[in-house]
Amino acid sequence: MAHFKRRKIAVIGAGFTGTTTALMIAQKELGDVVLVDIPSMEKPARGKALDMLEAGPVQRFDAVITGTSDYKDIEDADMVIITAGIPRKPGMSRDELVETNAGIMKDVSAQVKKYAPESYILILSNPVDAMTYTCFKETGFPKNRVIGQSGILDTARFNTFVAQELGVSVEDVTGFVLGGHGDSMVPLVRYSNAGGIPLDKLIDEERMEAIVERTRKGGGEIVGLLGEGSAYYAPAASLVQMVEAIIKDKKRILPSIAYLEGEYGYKDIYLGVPTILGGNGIESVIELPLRKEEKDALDKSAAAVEKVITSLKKQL
Ligand SMILES: NC(=O)c1ccc[n+]([C@@H]2O[C@H](COP(=O)([O-])OP(=O)(O)OC[C@H]3O[C@@H](n4cnc5c(N)ncnc54)[C@H](O)[C@@H]3O)[C@@H](O)[C@H]2O)c1
Ligand SMILES: O=C(O)C[C@H](O)C(=O)O
Repeated sequence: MAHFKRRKIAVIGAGFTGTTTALMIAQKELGDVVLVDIPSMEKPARGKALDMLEAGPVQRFDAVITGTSDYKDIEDADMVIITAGIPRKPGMSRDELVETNAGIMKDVSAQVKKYAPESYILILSNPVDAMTYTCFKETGFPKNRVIGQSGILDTARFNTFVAQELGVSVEDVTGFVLGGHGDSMVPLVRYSNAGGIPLDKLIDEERMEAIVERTRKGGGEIVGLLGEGSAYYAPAASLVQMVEAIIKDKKRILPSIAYLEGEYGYKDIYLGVPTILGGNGIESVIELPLRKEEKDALDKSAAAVEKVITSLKKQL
């Protein structure tokens, strides 16, 4: 007889993005959440988990949220979200985090491999394209189960700025961003629209270029305003959209950081591309025809990611 159980979702890193993600998962009743941090942060992790749990009766959600530093507690998790790692400071690039965060990612990946070998992994830690590659190599999991998050966030920023520019609902704006999660990411205006109308019919070239540029530097804009740490509300919302697409087998067309084996002309690299996300994780990569200038921009972004991955390859 069938016995239905709630999903178990582990969130590694109980900092700003991890805790915000945990709360959004609980609010949407996508599963029970285990928040994991290092031993010296175990008590705050437990405290944050308990505080969130106590929001349940008010907001009327049923989800058990626990905090721990013991990886045994993630045993048999269905999904693992990795946010562990340091954020950048104003003036830094995400790539400057690579050394510290690659070490953390290797440790975390080994624990996930040991305790949750069947899980689907979503990676947020920066530089996220290279960190997703690191996790893929360290776990040895199939590529459909190791997925990075950047494109939903980058597209959300683009959509926000377009909606502001036009004075229309964000619900009607559908942007499209390809490439690595760095300043050379590729917002593709030609594949973006508002209410089905191509953006070049609604926004002049100069204003559009300003929106593209602001999108590329969107993470840095928030880092500069916060002074300490980086964005977490929109990143958490982006992760949760991916969790929901997979857990509910929605087969959504969403951008993911995916392992490429020839798609778009790239091999052995993780890069942001449009994908179908469903019950089997990344079910396929959607390849689109690109004009020369679009492909040139994507090549530049891929080369920036490749450089970071190459610097890591000897350690993997
Ligand atoms: N890909 C994206 O779109 C995106 C968006 C936002 C943030 N980020 C990145 O996500 C990471 C986390 O950001 P944040 O704002 O949550 O930072 P944060 O400092 O608030 O939290 C990070 C947490 O990770 C924990 N940690 C460190 N090593 C660990 C380990 N081995 N095991 C478990 N936990 C460990 C820390 O103790 C800390 O609590 C950063 O690298 C940031 O750049 C990426
Ligand atoms: O900008 C950062 O360092 C964090 C994150 O990648 C973001 O885009 O908000």
